[in-house]
Amino acid sequence: MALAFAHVPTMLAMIILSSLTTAGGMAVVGAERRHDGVQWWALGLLFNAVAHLLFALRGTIPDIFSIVLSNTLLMGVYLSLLAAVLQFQGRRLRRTAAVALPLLMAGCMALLADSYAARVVVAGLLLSSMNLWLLSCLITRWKTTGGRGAWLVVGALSFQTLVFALRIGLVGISSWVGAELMQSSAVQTLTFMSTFAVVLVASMGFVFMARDRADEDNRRLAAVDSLTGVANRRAVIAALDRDVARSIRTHEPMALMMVDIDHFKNVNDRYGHPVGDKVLCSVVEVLRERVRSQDLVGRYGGEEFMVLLPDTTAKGGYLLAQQLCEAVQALRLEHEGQPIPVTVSIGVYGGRLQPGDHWDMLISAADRALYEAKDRGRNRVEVVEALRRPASLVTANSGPETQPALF
Ligand SMILES: Nc1nc2c(ncn2[C@@H]2O[C@H](COP(=O)(O)OP(=O)(O)OP(=O)(O)O)[C@@H](O)[C@H]2O)c(=O)[nH]1
Repeated sequence: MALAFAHVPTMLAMIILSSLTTAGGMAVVGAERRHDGVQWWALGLLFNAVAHLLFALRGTIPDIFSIVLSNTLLMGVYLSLLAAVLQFQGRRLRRTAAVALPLLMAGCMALLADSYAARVVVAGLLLSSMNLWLLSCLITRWKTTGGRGAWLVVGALSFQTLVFALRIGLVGISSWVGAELMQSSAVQTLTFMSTFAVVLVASMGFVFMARDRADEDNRRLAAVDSLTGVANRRAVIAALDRDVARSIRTHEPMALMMVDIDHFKNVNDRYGHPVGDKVLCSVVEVLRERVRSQDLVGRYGGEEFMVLLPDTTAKGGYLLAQQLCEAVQALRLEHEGQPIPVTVSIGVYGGRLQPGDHWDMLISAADRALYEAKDRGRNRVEVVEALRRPASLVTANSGPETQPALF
């Protein structure tokens, strides 16, 4: 019984249509996020559609188009996909590769125009090498760019590499591979069906990669203060909540600092809001430079900042706050040759927490210390230490009992 294999022009039409529609969708998605490589990927799919259109026209147009140009465009497909992956990873494709590889493919195809079998081998080897290059780019950066999308891309490209290998291995058996492009055969059916599936699966994978990246960026942006780049109020309170729970669990002390710029309204009134913004950023720089990596600086609102200091006693928080006050005062900011004096007042709450202590109680306590610092003349630190007490005395709603620090 003769086996019926799929009709080659129909399969080519399916590839052309799927490439074009997927390219269109990705071009629209990529227009919003140009740095993720989606537009390069869409260009690759467009090349794929044109290459397969030229294949479909084999015999009706000159060989230079249906053999040489079509295979050169296939090389362009892989280079575009590579450029997409590299851009996604923050890298760029070398210009020499982008010029030399299509020229190499064009040269080989022109030389082998008379032998279909030789073209299957040479084009297969060149395109599988490109596939392996793409796979190695994805795999070697798996820690930073791996994920469910990358799995789909890797799976689809690996499968296609196997199909290329099979085609090369069976090229001598014309009943399996076909003696020419348009002849239906087992391998031809596998090749074009797999190309159809690979286009869809790998493109979907790359869209997932870009979408996961966008979600991650949005999550990060939602937690960052846009002016100063530190954690915003929501993020810093969430971190404080976690630190409080951890400190209660581990019995390690922690400290919280409320930092407020003194007479900041005068800075805005005198030099204008943009200069006020720069002052805010400079103060944040000082805070960020001087805290440890496990500490967190956040903007609580306006010109008020919070610094979370895990594993820190009230005394440790006090000493750091003193240094911060001095460092801010030492800032040499100026506007149009005029010095802008900047100082901060800091309230610190610190010590060992007890079950029942809550983040808002800590903020209130540090805030009280801050207003004490303001009352006592500004550019200074006031500290309140958590009072040690037996856990049995603490009720769920009690606030942190505090005492003014004596150091
Ligand atoms: N430039 C700028 N100003 C801000 C921003 N957020 C809040 N402010 C200003 O910060 C000022 C805070 O003023 P006040 O609350 O009176 O406090 P202050 O002048 O620093 O006085 P003390 O805190 O008592 O020393 C206001 O003028 C706000 O408009 C911001 O993002 N940029």
